[in-house]
Amino acid sequence: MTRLTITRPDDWHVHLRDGEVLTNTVEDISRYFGRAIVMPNLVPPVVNAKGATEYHERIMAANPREGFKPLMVLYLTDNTTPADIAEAKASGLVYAAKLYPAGATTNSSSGVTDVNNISDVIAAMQEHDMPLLIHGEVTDKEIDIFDREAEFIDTILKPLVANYPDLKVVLEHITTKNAVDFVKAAGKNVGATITAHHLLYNRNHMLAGGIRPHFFCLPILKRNIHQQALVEAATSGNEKFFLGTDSAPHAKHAKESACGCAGSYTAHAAIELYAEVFEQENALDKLEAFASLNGPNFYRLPVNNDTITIEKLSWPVPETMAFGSDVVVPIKAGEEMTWQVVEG
Ligand SMILES: NC(=O)N[C@@H](CC(=O)O)C(=O)O
Ligand SMILES: [Zn+2]
Ligand SMILES: [Zn+2]
Repeated sequence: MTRLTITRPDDWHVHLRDGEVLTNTVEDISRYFGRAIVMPNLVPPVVNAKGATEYHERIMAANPREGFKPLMVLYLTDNTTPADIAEAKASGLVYAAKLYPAGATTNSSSGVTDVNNISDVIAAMQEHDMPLLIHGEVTDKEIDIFDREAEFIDTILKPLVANYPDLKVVLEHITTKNAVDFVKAAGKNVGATITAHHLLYNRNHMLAGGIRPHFFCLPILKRNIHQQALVEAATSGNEKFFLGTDSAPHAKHAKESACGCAGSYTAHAAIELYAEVFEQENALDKLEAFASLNGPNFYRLPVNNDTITIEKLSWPVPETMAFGSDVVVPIKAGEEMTWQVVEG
């Protein structure tokens, strides 16, 4: 297959950041995505309807493609109240709330220190049918960084899902076979996003023969048996798994540093990167389910009513891309992409 038309895809997990870089991130993400779940881990974070409404305005002012719709997300803290959830829902702009265990990832210091602190908030989310999006890693310094997702599933997620059987839960950017197995076995109310970089790479790509900081993201790339489990889940057509790029730009100097930031930039070539994986697996016929249908079905939103077309055409990824007055190094910098979006 060298040409494929699919329903317009959506990105169910992206970081657009804020300020001058919005011009760049919004241009890339709105190029052909219909909607995007916009992560709220700004400094300070988006903690209520007012913050979400103002951030939405700044994104729209950054000139997205006409028709692009940012879906806003609330950042849960120990101080979030059930009233915050009700107000966010009523705004019509907020589609989910995000649980960052405090200290788990970039800009998560205001996150939740113990899920038991927000049980009334989670109950309110269940009542309002607002999905809970989860960065699923424990923060215990004693736990090996490669085990933090599996440990989170066993010690925090399993009891949480059991206590709130009607709560919609998205385990974000899954990285392990443990996560795939957990999500498959859970009820219809539990889904997961999968990034392109966790499908394309494993920890050898990041660490063998030299350390490659642009592959460093959280949860960290795992060994290849986990990568294989993710590839199987994404390309299976299973409706619980859907596209979330977790495109998370940091300026070049912040990544290429003695203490580099976590996050990889993929918004410049998102569907093109996924297409490479699906092609390798002989599963291009499943790309539309993963990229365009499963996400809206999970969120109970209509699928987009137009299409995009991709074609087998190579194009070079630049070494760096503009990021406000700085630059970002995109995934596959200096390499050739093999698929191109030709319509949409
Ligand atoms: N994925 C990452 O490594 N980083 C994200 C935060 C996140 O999604 O955990 C970021 O905001 O930079
Ligand atoms: Zn995360
Ligand atoms: Zn993220």
